[in-house]
Amino acid sequence: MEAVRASAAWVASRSSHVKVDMLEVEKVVDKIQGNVPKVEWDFEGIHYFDDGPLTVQYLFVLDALNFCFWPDKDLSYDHLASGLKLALEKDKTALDADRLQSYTGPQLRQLLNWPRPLPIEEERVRLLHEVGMELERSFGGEAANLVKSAGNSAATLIELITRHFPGFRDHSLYKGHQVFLYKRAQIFVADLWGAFKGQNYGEFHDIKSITIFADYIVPAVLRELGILKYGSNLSCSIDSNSEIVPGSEEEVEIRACSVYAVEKMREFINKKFGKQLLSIDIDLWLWSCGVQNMALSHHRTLSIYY
Ligand SMILES: Nc1nc2c(c(CN[C@H]3C=C[C@H](O)[C@@H]3O)cn2[C@@H]2O[C@H](COP(=O)(O)O)[C@@H](O)[C@H]2O)c(=O)[nH]1
Repeated sequence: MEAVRASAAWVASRSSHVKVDMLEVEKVVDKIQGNVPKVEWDFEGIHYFDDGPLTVQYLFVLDALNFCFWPDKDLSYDHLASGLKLALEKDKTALDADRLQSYTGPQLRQLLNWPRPLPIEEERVRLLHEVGMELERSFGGEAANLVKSAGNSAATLIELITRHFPGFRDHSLYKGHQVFLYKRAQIFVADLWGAFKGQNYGEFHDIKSITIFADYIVPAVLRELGILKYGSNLSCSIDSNSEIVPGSEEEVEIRACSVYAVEKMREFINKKFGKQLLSIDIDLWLWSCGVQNMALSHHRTLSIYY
Protein backbone atom coordinates (compact mmCIF):
# COMPACT_ATOMS: atom_id res chain seq x y z
CA MET A 1 0.00 0.00 0.00
CA GLU A 2 3.04 2.20 -0.42
CA ALA A 3 1.45 3.54 -3.62
CA VAL A 4 -1.59 4.77 -1.66
CA ARG A 5 0.50 6.32 1.10
CA ALA A 6 2.98 7.94 -1.30
CA SER A 7 0.41 9.33 -3.72
CA ALA A 8 -1.76 10.67 -0.88
CA ALA A 9 1.31 12.48 0.54
CA TRP A 10 2.10 13.81 -2.93
CA VAL A 11 -1.38 15.34 -3.22
CA ALA A 12 -1.28 16.71 0.36
CA SER A 13 1.98 18.55 -0.39
CA ARG A 14 0.45 20.33 -3.42
CA SER A 15 -3.11 20.68 -2.23
CA SER A 16 -4.79 24.08 -2.57
CA HIS A 17 -8.48 23.51 -1.66
CA VAL A 18 -7.79 21.30 1.37
CA LYS A 19 -5.13 21.65 4.05
CA VAL A 20 -4.10 19.22 6.78
CA ASP A 21 -3.65 21.21 9.99
CA MET A 22 -0.76 19.48 11.79
CA LEU A 23 -1.30 21.39 15.02
CA GLU A 24 -4.85 20.10 15.16
CA VAL A 25 -3.64 16.56 14.43
CA GLU A 26 -1.36 16.86 17.47
CA LYS A 27 -4.11 18.40 19.60
CA VAL A 28 -6.52 15.57 18.83
CA VAL A 29 -3.85 12.97 19.61
CA ASP A 30 -3.06 14.74 22.93
CA LYS A 31 -6.72 14.97 23.82
CA ILE A 32 -7.21 11.22 23.51
CA GLN A 33 -3.74 10.63 25.05
CA GLY A 34 -2.92 8.37 22.14
CA ASN A 35 -5.79 6.02 23.03
CA VAL A 36 -8.06 5.56 20.06
CA PRO A 37 -11.39 4.26 21.39
CA LYS A 38 -11.77 0.62 20.37
CA VAL A 39 -14.75 0.05 18.09
CA GLU A 40 -15.74 -3.56 17.46
CA TRP A 41 -16.10 -4.65 13.86
CA ASP A 42 -19.85 -5.14 13.25
CA PHE A 43 -20.70 -2.95 16.24
CA GLU A 44 -24.03 -2.50 14.44
CA GLY A 45 -24.80 -6.25 14.32
CA ILE A 46 -25.76 -6.15 10.64
CA HIS A 47 -23.25 -8.41 8.89
CA TYR A 48 -23.50 -12.06 7.84
CA PHE A 49 -20.97 -14.33 9.56
CA ASP A 50 -20.66 -18.13 9.58
CA ASP A 51 -16.89 -18.45 10.04
CA GLY A 52 -16.46 -20.01 6.56
CA PRO A 53 -16.06 -19.33 2.83
CA LEU A 54 -19.62 -18.04 2.41
CA THR A 55 -18.73 -15.13 4.70
CA VAL A 56 -15.84 -14.28 2.36
CA GLN A 57 -18.21 -14.36 -0.64
CA TYR A 58 -20.62 -12.13 1.29
CA LEU A 59 -17.91 -9.59 2.21
CA PHE A 60 -16.56 -9.46 -1.34
CA VAL A 61 -19.99 -8.79 -2.84
CA LEU A 62 -20.72 -6.32 -0.05
CA ASP A 63 -17.56 -4.34 -0.81
CA ALA A 64 -18.16 -4.56 -4.56
CA LEU A 65 -21.34 -2.55 -3.88
CA ASN A 66 -20.07 -0.48 -0.95
CA PHE A 67 -20.35 3.01 -2.45
CA CYS A 68 -22.50 6.06 -2.94
CA PHE A 69 -25.57 5.68 -0.73
CA TRP A 70 -26.21 9.38 -0.13
CA PRO A 71 -28.25 10.22 -3.29
CA ASP A 72 -31.16 8.43 -1.61
CA LYS A 73 -31.57 10.11 1.75
CA ASP A 74 -33.12 7.00 3.30
CA LEU A 75 -30.47 4.58 2.09
CA SER A 76 -27.28 3.75 3.98
CA TYR A 77 -24.52 1.18 4.14
CA ASP A 78 -26.54 -0.64 6.83
CA HIS A 79 -29.27 -1.48 4.30
CA LEU A 80 -26.75 -3.06 1.97
CA ALA A 81 -25.00 -5.08 4.71
CA SER A 82 -28.21 -6.31 6.34
CA GLY A 83 -30.05 -6.76 3.01
CA LEU A 84 -27.34 -9.08 1.65
CA LYS A 85 -27.25 -10.88 5.00
CA LEU A 86 -30.99 -11.57 4.91
CA ALA A 87 -30.80 -12.64 1.29
CA LEU A 88 -28.09 -15.19 2.16
CA GLU A 89 -29.97 -16.46 5.18
CA LYS A 90 -32.98 -17.09 2.97
CA ASP A 91 -30.99 -18.66 0.14
CA LYS A 92 -27.37 -19.77 0.57
CA THR A 93 -26.85 -19.71 -3.21
CA ALA A 94 -27.92 -16.07 -3.65
CA LEU A 95 -24.31 -14.89 -4.06
CA ASP A 96 -22.98 -17.79 -6.12
CA ALA A 97 -20.82 -16.67 -9.04
CA ASP A 98 -23.35 -17.75 -11.69
CA ARG A 99 -26.19 -15.97 -9.91
CA LEU A 100 -24.13 -12.77 -9.59
CA GLN A 101 -23.75 -12.67 -13.37
CA SER A 102 -27.46 -12.65 -14.03
CA TYR A 103 -28.93 -10.12 -11.60
CA THR A 104 -30.88 -7.25 -13.13
CA GLY A 105 -31.49 -3.91 -11.43
CA PRO A 106 -35.01 -4.83 -10.25
CA GLN A 107 -33.73 -8.21 -8.99
CA LEU A 108 -30.94 -6.54 -7.04
CA ARG A 109 -33.48 -4.18 -5.46
CA GLN A 110 -35.60 -7.17 -4.56
CA LEU A 111 -32.60 -8.97 -3.09
CA LEU A 112 -31.89 -5.97 -0.88
CA ASN A 113 -35.55 -5.43 -0.18
CA TRP A 114 -35.27 -1.84 -1.42
CA PRO A 115 -38.46 -0.37 -2.88
CA ARG A 116 -37.00 1.91 -5.57
CA PRO A 117 -34.01 2.15 -7.91
CA LEU A 118 -30.66 2.22 -6.11
CA PRO A 119 -28.27 5.11 -6.73
CA ILE A 120 -26.16 4.41 -9.86
CA GLU A 121 -27.99 1.11 -10.13
CA GLU A 122 -26.72 0.18 -13.61
CA GLU A 123 -23.15 0.40 -12.33
CA ARG A 124 -23.97 -1.74 -9.31
CA VAL A 125 -25.41 -4.39 -11.59
CA ARG A 126 -22.44 -4.19 -13.96
CA LEU A 127 -20.02 -4.58 -11.04
CA LEU A 128 -21.92 -7.60 -9.71
CA HIS A 129 -21.65 -9.22 -13.13
CA GLU A 130 -17.94 -8.42 -13.27
CA VAL A 131 -17.36 -10.00 -9.86
CA GLY A 132 -19.34 -13.14 -10.74
CA MET A 133 -17.64 -13.54 -14.10
CA GLU A 134 -14.07 -13.10 -12.89
CA LEU A 135 -14.59 -15.22 -9.76
CA GLU A 136 -15.83 -17.99 -12.02
CA ARG A 137 -13.06 -17.56 -14.61
CA SER A 138 -10.08 -17.34 -12.24
CA PHE A 139 -11.08 -18.46 -8.75
CA GLY A 140 -13.45 -21.44 -9.13
CA GLY A 141 -16.37 -19.10 -8.38
CA GLU A 142 -15.27 -18.44 -4.80
CA ALA A 143 -13.93 -15.28 -3.24
CA ALA A 144 -12.42 -17.57 -0.59
CA ASN A 145 -10.02 -18.89 -3.26
CA LEU A 146 -9.06 -15.34 -4.18
CA VAL A 147 -8.20 -14.69 -0.52
CA LYS A 148 -6.29 -17.97 -0.19
CA SER A 149 -4.18 -17.16 -3.23
CA ALA A 150 -2.90 -14.00 -1.51
CA GLY A 151 -0.94 -16.10 1.01
CA ASN A 152 -1.95 -14.07 4.09
CA SER A 153 -0.64 -10.81 2.62
CA ALA A 154 -2.96 -7.80 2.57
CA ALA A 155 -0.82 -6.06 -0.05
CA THR A 156 -0.88 -9.13 -2.33
CA LEU A 157 -4.65 -9.47 -1.93
CA ILE A 158 -5.17 -5.84 -2.91
CA GLU A 159 -2.89 -6.30 -5.88
CA LEU A 160 -4.81 -9.40 -6.96
CA ILE A 161 -8.18 -7.68 -6.57
CA THR A 162 -7.16 -4.60 -8.54
CA ARG A 163 -5.53 -6.75 -11.23
CA HIS A 164 -8.55 -9.02 -11.72
CA PHE A 165 -11.49 -6.69 -11.01
CA PRO A 166 -11.37 -3.33 -12.85
CA GLY A 167 -14.25 -2.00 -10.73
CA PHE A 168 -11.92 -1.94 -7.70
CA ARG A 169 -9.26 0.22 -9.41
CA ASP A 170 -9.96 3.32 -7.39
CA HIS A 171 -7.46 5.82 -8.75
CA SER A 172 -7.46 9.35 -10.23
CA LEU A 173 -5.23 11.75 -12.03
CA TYR A 174 -4.10 14.76 -10.05
CA LYS A 175 -1.89 17.42 -11.64
CA GLY A 176 -0.75 14.78 -14.12
CA HIS A 177 0.06 12.15 -11.48
CA GLN A 178 -1.74 8.90 -10.84
CA VAL A 179 -3.18 8.77 -7.34
CA PHE A 180 -4.22 5.46 -5.79
CA LEU A 181 -6.77 5.25 -3.00
CA TYR A 182 -8.14 1.72 -3.40
CA LYS A 183 -10.91 2.29 -0.88
CA ARG A 184 -13.11 -0.75 -1.57
CA ALA A 185 -10.21 -3.18 -2.05
CA GLN A 186 -8.67 -2.09 1.26
CA ILE A 187 -11.97 -2.15 3.12
CA PHE A 188 -12.50 -5.75 1.96
CA VAL A 189 -9.19 -6.71 3.60
CA ALA A 190 -10.21 -4.83 6.75
CA ASP A 191 -13.60 -6.54 6.77
CA LEU A 192 -11.96 -9.97 6.54
CA TRP A 193 -9.56 -9.05 9.32
CA GLY A 194 -12.37 -7.69 11.49
CA ALA A 195 -14.90 -10.46 10.83
CA PHE A 196 -12.44 -13.36 11.27
CA LYS A 197 -10.61 -11.56 14.11
CA GLY A 198 -7.24 -11.82 12.40
CA GLN A 199 -7.53 -15.60 12.01
CA ASN A 200 -8.25 -17.95 9.13
CA TYR A 201 -9.39 -15.86 6.10
CA GLY A 202 -8.63 -12.75 8.15
CA GLU A 203 -4.97 -13.48 8.89
CA PHE A 204 -2.62 -10.97 7.24
CA HIS A 205 1.02 -10.57 8.32
CA ASP A 206 1.13 -7.06 6.81
CA ILE A 207 -2.19 -5.66 8.03
CA LYS A 208 -0.38 -2.53 9.22
CA SER A 209 0.23 -1.57 5.59
CA ILE A 210 -3.46 -0.73 5.06
CA THR A 211 -4.44 2.96 5.15
CA ILE A 212 -7.83 4.41 6.02
CA PHE A 213 -10.65 4.09 3.54
CA ALA A 214 -11.22 7.38 1.78
CA ASP A 215 -15.01 7.60 1.73
CA TYR A 216 -17.35 10.55 2.32
CA ILE A 217 -17.81 10.07 6.08
CA VAL A 218 -14.23 10.09 7.44
CA PRO A 219 -13.28 13.37 5.68
CA ALA A 220 -16.35 15.02 7.22
CA VAL A 221 -15.26 13.86 10.69
CA LEU A 222 -11.70 15.09 10.13
CA ARG A 223 -13.08 18.44 9.05
CA GLU A 224 -15.30 18.61 12.14
CA LEU A 225 -12.25 17.85 14.31
CA GLY A 226 -10.44 20.78 12.67
CA ILE A 227 -7.82 18.51 11.12
CA LEU A 228 -8.92 19.20 7.55
CA LYS A 229 -9.39 22.83 6.57
CA TYR A 230 -11.30 23.59 3.37
CA GLY A 231 -11.00 26.74 1.28
CA SER A 232 -14.07 28.99 1.28
CA ASN A 233 -15.41 27.92 -2.13
CA LEU A 234 -15.14 24.25 -1.27
CA SER A 235 -16.65 24.84 2.18
CA CYS A 236 -19.64 26.60 0.59
CA SER A 237 -20.14 23.82 -1.97
CA ILE A 238 -20.12 21.13 0.69
CA ASP A 239 -22.28 23.00 3.17
CA SER A 240 -24.86 23.71 0.46
CA ASN A 241 -24.85 20.03 -0.63
CA SER A 242 -23.59 20.87 -4.11
CA GLU A 243 -22.07 17.96 -5.96
CA ILE A 244 -18.29 17.77 -6.27
CA VAL A 245 -17.20 16.50 -9.68
CA PRO A 246 -15.54 13.05 -9.60
CA GLY A 247 -11.85 13.34 -10.43
CA SER A 248 -11.79 17.09 -9.74
CA GLU A 249 -8.85 18.52 -7.77
CA GLU A 250 -11.21 19.19 -4.88
CA GLU A 251 -12.40 15.61 -4.73
CA VAL A 252 -8.94 14.07 -4.96
CA GLU A 253 -7.61 16.51 -2.34
CA ILE A 254 -10.42 15.70 0.13
CA ARG A 255 -9.76 11.96 -0.13
CA ALA A 256 -5.95 12.03 -0.32
CA CYS A 257 -5.59 14.56 2.53
CA SER A 258 -7.79 12.33 4.70
CA VAL A 259 -5.45 9.38 4.15
CA TYR A 260 -2.42 11.58 4.77
CA ALA A 261 -3.86 13.17 7.93
CA VAL A 262 -4.54 9.80 9.55
CA GLU A 263 -1.05 8.56 8.63
CA LYS A 264 0.31 11.66 10.42
CA MET A 265 -1.96 10.96 13.38
CA ARG A 266 -0.51 7.46 13.59
CA GLU A 267 3.02 8.82 13.47
CA PHE A 268 2.34 11.31 16.28
CA ILE A 269 0.78 8.59 18.42
CA ASN A 270 3.81 6.41 17.87
CA LYS A 271 6.30 9.23 18.56
CA LYS A 272 4.59 10.65 21.65
CA PHE A 273 2.99 7.62 23.23
CA GLY A 274 5.09 4.79 21.80
CA LYS A 275 2.05 2.99 20.42
CA GLN A 276 1.86 1.25 17.06
CA LEU A 277 -1.72 1.70 15.93
CA LEU A 278 -3.33 0.38 12.80
CA SER A 279 -4.99 2.83 10.44
CA ILE A 280 -7.93 0.38 10.36
CA ASP A 281 -8.60 1.00 14.06
CA ILE A 282 -8.45 4.76 13.63
CA ASP A 283 -10.71 4.49 10.59
CA LEU A 284 -13.41 2.51 12.36
CA TRP A 285 -13.37 4.93 15.29
CA LEU A 286 -13.69 7.99 13.01
CA TRP A 287 -16.27 6.34 10.77
CA SER A 288 -18.44 5.23 13.69
CA CYS A 289 -18.35 8.80 15.08
CA GLY A 290 -19.36 10.10 11.65
CA VAL A 291 -22.32 7.84 11.05
CA GLN A 292 -23.70 8.63 14.48
CA ASN A 293 -23.59 12.37 13.80
CA MET A 294 -26.49 13.02 11.45
CA ALA A 295 -25.76 16.75 11.33
CA LEU A 296 -22.39 16.32 9.63
CA SER A 297 -22.32 17.58 6.05
CA HIS A 298 -20.17 15.48 3.75
CA HIS A 299 -18.95 15.95 0.20
CA ARG A 300 -21.22 14.55 -2.47
CA THR A 301 -19.58 12.94 -5.47
CA LEU A 302 -21.22 10.40 -7.74
CA SER A 303 -18.66 7.62 -7.68
CA ILE A 304 -18.46 3.84 -7.83
CA TYR A 305 -15.37 3.89 -5.62
CA TYR A 306 -16.80 5.02 -2.28
N1 LIG B 1 -13.94 4.78 6.03
C1 LIG B 1 -14.92 3.90 6.11
N2 LIG B 1 -15.99 4.00 5.30
C2 LIG B 1 -16.97 3.10 5.41
C3 LIG B 1 -16.95 2.06 6.32
C4 LIG B 1 -18.13 1.32 6.14
C5 LIG B 1 -18.61 0.12 6.88
N3 LIG B 1 -17.61 -0.68 7.43
C6 LIG B 1 -18.06 -1.72 8.27
C7 LIG B 1 -17.02 -2.58 8.75
C8 LIG B 1 -17.15 -2.86 10.08
C9 LIG B 1 -18.06 -1.98 10.70
O1 LIG B 1 -18.86 -2.53 11.66
C10 LIG B 1 -18.74 -1.25 9.53
O2 LIG B 1 -20.06 -1.58 9.36
C11 LIG B 1 -18.84 1.94 5.11
N4 LIG B 1 -18.12 3.01 4.69
C12 LIG B 1 -18.48 4.03 3.73
O3 LIG B 1 -19.29 4.99 4.41
C13 LIG B 1 -20.19 5.59 3.46
C14 LIG B 1 -21.62 5.23 3.81
O4 LIG B 1 -22.13 6.07 4.74
P1 LIG B 1 -23.73 6.15 4.92
O5 LIG B 1 -24.29 6.78 3.67
O6 LIG B 1 -23.90 7.02 6.15
O7 LIG B 1 -24.21 4.75 5.14
C15 LIG B 1 -19.85 4.97 2.11
O8 LIG B 1 -18.86 5.73 1.45
C16 LIG B 1 -19.30 3.63 2.54
O9 LIG B 1 -18.52 3.05 1.54
C17 LIG B 1 -15.82 1.94 7.21
O10 LIG B 1 -15.69 1.07 8.05
N5 LIG B 1 -14.85 2.90 7.05
